[in-house]
Amino acid sequence: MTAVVGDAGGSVVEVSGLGRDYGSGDRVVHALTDVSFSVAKGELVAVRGRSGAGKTTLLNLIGGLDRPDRGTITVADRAVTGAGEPELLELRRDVIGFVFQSFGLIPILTAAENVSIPMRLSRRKPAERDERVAVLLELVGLGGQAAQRPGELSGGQQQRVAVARALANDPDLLIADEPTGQLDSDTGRSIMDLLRAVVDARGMTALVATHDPALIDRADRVITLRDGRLA
Ligand SMILES: Nc1ncnc2c1ncn2[C@@H]1O[C@H](COP(=O)(O)OP(=O)(O)OP(=O)(O)O)[C@@H](O)[C@H]1O
Repeated sequence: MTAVVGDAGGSVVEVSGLGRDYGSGDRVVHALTDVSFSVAKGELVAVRGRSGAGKTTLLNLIGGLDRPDRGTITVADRAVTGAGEPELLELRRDVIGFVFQSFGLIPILTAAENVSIPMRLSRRKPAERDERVAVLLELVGLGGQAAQRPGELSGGQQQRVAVARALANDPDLLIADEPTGQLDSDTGRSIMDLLRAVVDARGMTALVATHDPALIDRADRVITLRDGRLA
């Protein structure tokens, strides 16, 4: 079990004094410096910033995919900083859903099988899994595409499958890193509308990195990073 650190005052994400450096000596890159903020339950927060500003670094730290050099992170009352690998695994499986720019679907699996992966990892019963896969695919508008493989779907449809997969274990937090980066603007907008609808309908919390101004309109709040610092 991940350490539970108590009620963080209704916040799903608490970040304090976060720092991450890459390299060392003359070549050190301060990717993040003294970043502190919190995200309340039910909020959709956009993380904005130029290329290299530190957006991916920030999301990877919050999602437990990387470890900070300084500072603390709490997600859904669980201490991410200081957690061991088994706890981080559990966090990434049950507490956080991830959506990436490049979709990250497994090509040989059908849309339904891709969506069921997180539930297999958390050992949900097959009947329960199948039922939930159907509900999730319906939710993202792909009820009729369950048996298709990623190669047989458009980019927008693949990202919808990825959103369904991210929601499979009913996470507290959805982390999306440039989810529309590989999509044309109309398709990108429809994906952002989907994320907005999911947040509204399920009281979910989301952190979305983007430099697309159209997407920023859908956010409740915008956090801007400039050279690794909050602007
Ligand atoms: N593994 C790494 N090794 C060395 N430097 C890195 C590494 N990852 C990121 N950086 C550097 O850290 C800084 C922040 O990178 P990051 O990928 O977080 O930015 P970003 O805002 O997500 O950019 P983009 O919008 O291009 O994805 C950049 O200067 C980048 O070059």
